[in-house]
This record gives sequence, structure tokens and C-alpha cells, in this order.
Amino acid sequence: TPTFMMEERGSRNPPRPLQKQDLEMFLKSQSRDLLNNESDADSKGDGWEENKGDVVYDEDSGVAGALNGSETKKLPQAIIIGVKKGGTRALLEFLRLHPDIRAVGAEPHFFDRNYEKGLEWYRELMPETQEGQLTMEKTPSYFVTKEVPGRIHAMSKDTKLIVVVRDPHFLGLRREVTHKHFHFNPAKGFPCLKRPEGNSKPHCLGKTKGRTHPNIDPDVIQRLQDFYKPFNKKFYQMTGHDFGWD
Ligand SMILES: Nc1ncnc2c1ncn2[C@@H]1O[C@H](COP(=O)(O)OS(=O)(=O)O)[C@@H](OP(=O)(O)O)[C@H]1O
Repeated sequence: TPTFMMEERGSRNPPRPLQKQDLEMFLKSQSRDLLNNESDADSKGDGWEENKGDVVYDEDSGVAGALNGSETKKLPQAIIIGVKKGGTRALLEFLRLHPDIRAVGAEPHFFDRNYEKGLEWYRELMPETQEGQLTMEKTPSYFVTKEVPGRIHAMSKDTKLIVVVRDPHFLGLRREVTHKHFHFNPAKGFPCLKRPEGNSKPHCLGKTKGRTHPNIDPDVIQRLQDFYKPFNKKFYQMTGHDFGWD
């Protein structure tokens, strides 16, 4: 992953404050990672690009655009912090169908990799919102970074942290996303996003979602189950729910 630097290595120039073009350059340099590898062929040309483009490149993202009177950029009130490969992209994309949710399509990695850039840098990444709209982001690696909980708490103790394990916890939103927004894709084996209005094809996210899994040696599976058993048990106790994973 390319590293974004404010000061060139070996440069004699002193570090300078973050500028708008720095942010744009950073976003472009990180776009594969930020877009969660969603630049795959099967997410192109299906009429859904604006979902992510809106974040990174559009005027509407606020990265290049000016705010009008009623819109502001807010720090996120809810963050999907993990788990990696838990379906976090799908959850965010389905949540974004709701008109009261605005989200960064890319993964900002603020609380793990970019923390030193500061909260204003982070806020600047956020989409503009109107009153009543929730701001969200998802970076699943937050879940495995020990500094993250303290850092999020320091930003706001009210931020909701969402962890996808199986049934996602929703956010007290009115019922807007319904069965009409889901289209089951048998090849992928999961539901894809659908816009009930218009004729756009269902959007199944990128090639990295719904990959063929290799066959795993049963001994390895057994070892993994044995290893995770005590952690799962603790997790069931914490959540008050036996997920039956072992
Ligand atoms: N509805 C829907 N849409 C898209 N993807 C879905 C969905 N449901 C589950 N999955 C599976 O979720 C896996 C990817 O999880 P993440 O998006 O959290 O991955 S990542 O950590 O951000 O890279 C990825 O799993 P694998 O394909 O096994 O890697 C997806 O197949």
C-alpha cells in the first residue's frame, strides 16, 4: 500500500499543513484499498458506481465540493469496525440505501493507519449530511487494532460500534430497505443490492466477494475449531447469544 507523506523523505522543506489536494492525492493513491478492492471488473458499468464514486471523486463527496448552508460534514456516529471478511461491505452498502445514512464508500483506516493525520483530516473525508442524517464509515481492521477502541472513545463516547458476526445490529432506522432491495444471486450465493426504481442490474459488489473457497483439510478445520472454542464461548457469554459455531 503506498504511504502518503506530507513531507518528502530527505526533503529540506519543513512539513506543511494538510491541503485539499493532499487529501485528493491520498484518496487516489489509496483508492484500491479505500475502495476495498471494489475496482473489480464486475462492479463496473452496472450503474452503481456513483455509490462509491460519490465518495472519492464526486463534487458531492465534499472532498472537492463546497458545502451549502444546510449541509455539514460530521464525524461518524456509527462505525462498522469488523470483522474482516464478515460481510461488512455488504452491510454498509445495504445501509446506504437508506436516505438517512450517508457513508464514506472507501475505508478511511483513520483509527489504525492514519490517526496522526488528525480528526479534521478524518472529518474532511466524510460526506456532507443534512440534519437527521447519520454519518458512517467501515474499516474492518479496526477490530484487530488494540489502540482503536480508546481512540474512538476519545473522539466520542457515543459513537456506535458495529461488528458483523451474523445478524447485524441495526440503528433504529425507519423501515426503508425491504425485500425489494435484495436480489439473490445463486452464483454468488448471497443477496445483492437492487434499486427497486429504475432498471439497473443488481449490484453484487466486486470479485472479491463470493469467491470460491478452497477445500480445507478436516484436521485443519478441527484444529481451528479447537483453537477458537474458548473465544467463541466467551463471545456467546458477552452477547448473551449462542451462535453455535462449534
Ligand atoms: N450480500 C453480500 N454481498 C457481498 N458479500 C457478501 C454478502 N454476504 C456475504 N458476503 C461475503 O462477505 C465477505 C466479504 O466481507 P467484507 O466485505 O467484510 O470483506 S473485507 O474485510 O472488507 O475485505 C465475502 O466472503 P468471501 O467471498 O468468502 O471472501 C462475501 O462473499
